[in-house]
Amino acid sequence: MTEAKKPITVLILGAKGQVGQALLASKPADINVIALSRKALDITNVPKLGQCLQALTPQIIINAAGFTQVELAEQERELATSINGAAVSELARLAKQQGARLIHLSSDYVFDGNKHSPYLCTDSPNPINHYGQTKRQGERGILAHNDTKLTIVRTSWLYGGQGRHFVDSMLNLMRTKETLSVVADQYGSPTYVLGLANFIWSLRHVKSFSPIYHWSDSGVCSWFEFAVEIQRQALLLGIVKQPIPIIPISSECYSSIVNRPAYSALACDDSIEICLVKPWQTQLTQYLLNKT
Ligand SMILES: NC(=O)C1=CN([C@@H]2O[C@H](COP(=O)(O)OP(=O)(O)OC[C@H]3O[C@@H](n4cnc5c(N)ncnc54)[C@H](OP(=O)(O)O)[C@@H]3O)[C@@H](O)[C@H]2O)C=CC1
Ligand SMILES: Cc1cn([C@H]2C[C@H](O)[C@@H](COP(=O)(O)OP(=O)(O)O[C@H]3O[C@@H](C)C(=O)[C@@H](O)[C@H]3O)O2)c(=O)[nH]c1=O
Repeated sequence: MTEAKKPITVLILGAKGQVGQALLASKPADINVIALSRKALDITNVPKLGQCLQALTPQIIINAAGFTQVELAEQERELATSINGAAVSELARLAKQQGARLIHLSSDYVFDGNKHSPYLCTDSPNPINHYGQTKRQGERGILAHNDTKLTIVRTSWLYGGQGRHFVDSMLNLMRTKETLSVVADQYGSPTYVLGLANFIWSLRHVKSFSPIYHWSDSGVCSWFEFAVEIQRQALLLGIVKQPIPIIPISSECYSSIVNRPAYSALACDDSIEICLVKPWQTQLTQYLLNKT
């Protein structure tokens, strides 16, 4: 008689966020998930983090917790550093101590944006804003262990959750404003969070992690082009009733205290051997259809 395979226990940190919720919504059947929100476990509380890991003994930890408000990170610098940087180093140390696998989320904003072709996993990061610096600090905390059980998944321009993200912001503005101005000189790849979640779950089949994976939907656009496509699809689906003019502007004309990379598309060549990637326009349709 063959013994039934025991489900893998996966601990999700930051479970109430966009990525955490998408992971829960797409959980494969062979996984036993323990999902902890910030309220249940603040990852900067290192003693409690250690106790939790010891008590729960997960085989895989997914760190979806993060300080993600890019503008606010410039003001709340210490808090952003402690969540995205210091806590991640401690988490990596504790995961290693317990022999658990760790999948940590990072961002395209670790790059300076001076490239004109998609960033490779091996390209050198050089963040140009505080959020990006804290994300890089977290990456260093993981890479320092040089351990094939610990990995970083960099992604970009995420949307699709319940909280604050570009697609819903645009839809709200399209319903309430007469015109919209959107930056046309920053390029990257939009990523539907459910596609990312699918990729993350696929990593459980990978025997030995690469240090870094890149994951985004395929294709590159500017935020302006993204907004135009959001409006086009939303009108077709009846989500928005009236078109409004969308005006392309330069980054200097957009009121912000943050420098953002001019180009931050990610080369996902290794990842697409693990999971099927789809064009960003198709994924946007999927999201808008799921909303209706
Ligand atoms: N959004 C994007 O465009 C991108 C995101 N990423 C990365 O992906 C990860 C997830 O992002 P996303 O889901 O979009 O972000 P969200 O802001 O939607 O979710 C982050 C979650 O982390 C929680 N959190 C914050 N601080 C702590 C803490 N100290 N302890 C435990 N939990 C905490 C937040 O709780 P609360 O809301 O209560 O503060 C929130 O539930 C982050 O690491 C982010 O840097 C990478 C590239 C793009
Ligand atoms: C709302 C709005 C934004 N913008 C610009 C500002 C910015 O350059 C761009 C996107 O706006 P956001 O506020 O979504 O930008 P931002 O918060 O910088 O988005 C980033 O979040 C972090 C967490 C990441 O890791 C990144 O991958 C990226 O998704 O659009 C306009 O031009 N007009 C507008 O009306």
